Amino acid sequence: MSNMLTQLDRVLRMRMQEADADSSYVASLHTKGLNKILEKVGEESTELVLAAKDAEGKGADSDEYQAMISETADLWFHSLVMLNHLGADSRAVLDELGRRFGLSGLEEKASRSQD
Ligand SMILES: N=c1c2ncn([C@@H]3O[C@H](COP(=O)(O)OP(=O)(O)OP(=O)(O)O)[C@@H](O)[C@H]3O)c2ncn1[C@@H]1O[C@H](COP(=O)(O)O)[C@@H](O)[C@H]1O
Repeated sequence: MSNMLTQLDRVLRMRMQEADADSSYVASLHTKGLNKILEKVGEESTELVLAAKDAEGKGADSDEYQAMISETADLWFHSLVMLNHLGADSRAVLDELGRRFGLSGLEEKASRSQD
């Protein structure tokens, strides 16, 4: 998975730096600016929530399950464009998940409340 994200990072960075908004969707988002990118992230988040509700209790071979996967991909993709726009990429997020790996969310929360 991280290999696909790394490849996508590379393509998205090239589109941001070199592509024309008329021929590249990614370049068109950067040209429109952060507010447009955030609008897409918000839109895709809402679509994912609705798709996930529809997918509840349905099998992996259902249309609803596939729609949930597709909406998740849309959200990940637009989140990567947002990260790129702000000078970050998937590596930073994967590093953060790696840092958290094995640390219980409940233990982490308890350690914060003792501060
Ligand atoms: N993974 C994606 C990807 N996922 C979704 N999308 C596009 O995201 C757009 C917005 O999705 P929506 O569901 O909101 O579609 P819409 O109804 O047309 O929405 P509006 O933008 O018109 O509001 C669609 O045009 C999708 O095709 C993507 N566009 C590009 N990529 C990747 O980015 C690379 C570079 O793309 P270009 O910059 O277009 O060359 C591609 O090779 C892909 O690897």
